[in-house]
Amino acid sequence: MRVEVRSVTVTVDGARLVGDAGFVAEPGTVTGLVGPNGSGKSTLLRCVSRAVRPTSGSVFVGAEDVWRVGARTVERRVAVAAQHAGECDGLSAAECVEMGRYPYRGFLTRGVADPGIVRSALSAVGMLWAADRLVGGLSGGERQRVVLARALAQRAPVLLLDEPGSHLDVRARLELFDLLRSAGVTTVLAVGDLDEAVAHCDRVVLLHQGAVIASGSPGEVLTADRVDEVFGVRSAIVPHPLTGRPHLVTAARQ
Ligand SMILES: Nc1ncnc2c1ncn2[C@@H]1O[C@H](COP(=O)(O)OP(=O)(O)OP(=O)(O)O)[C@@H](O)[C@H]1O
Repeated sequence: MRVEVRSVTVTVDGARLVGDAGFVAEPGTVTGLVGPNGSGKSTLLRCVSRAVRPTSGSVFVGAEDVWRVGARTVERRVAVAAQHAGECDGLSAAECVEMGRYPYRGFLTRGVADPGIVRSALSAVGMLWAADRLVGGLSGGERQRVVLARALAQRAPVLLLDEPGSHLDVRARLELFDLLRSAGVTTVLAVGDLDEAVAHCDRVVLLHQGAVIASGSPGEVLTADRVDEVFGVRSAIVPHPLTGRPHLVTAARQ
């Protein structure tokens, strides 16, 4: 399913968080939102999931503007793994993942439904062993995997992830991107690590102070000049010595 953000501006209490931002995520692709801290990545993701209403502009998920269809319709189309998902802390990992099925069931239905889907999502992130453990008692990376499993369990055509690898160990980060690829859904994620964006994203949207500076393939967008302008570091895209695939390396300005 296609996602299109058209000229979105978000203003809160007179402060412009995002200004006239737009991008397109084509069906089945992985799109990375990159930019310095506070550049508007999370805010844009929240606009796509209908958690934030743009002050102007519009967001399309599929053929419809998310504000012209009901919240339930958007929940069935868009799964979200947010950065801070404290609402799961008092639940077991299985119950947390089960929340991903709510758009199909209704919030008041009790008991663990869809146990096959819940188990398969936990298994996909290597957390089946923790199905009965309290999420609040898990490590940061384990919790992040459970929150990802909850989004996967939603089986939505669009997946939004806010820094999904920030607490994961090196192998889990690589497995995460394999998982996203194999999911075959439209994925839009905020990525803090420019190298991960280059290595794993089909398209990159570069944000700076709430504005989209450039979008396109990682190599087109993350030129040394732009990375220097936006992040204030030197950079180069080089072939990985082991795989030959492009990677972005950085160094402090001299
Ligand atoms: N509810 C709010 N009220 C006022 N300002 C906000 C609000 N939410 C976010 N901001 C501000 O909007 C800007 C964009 O925030 P956002 O969280 O979208 O950035 P980000 O690119 O995701 O940052 P990070 O990389 O640090 O996660 C920041 O300057 C932030 O302080």
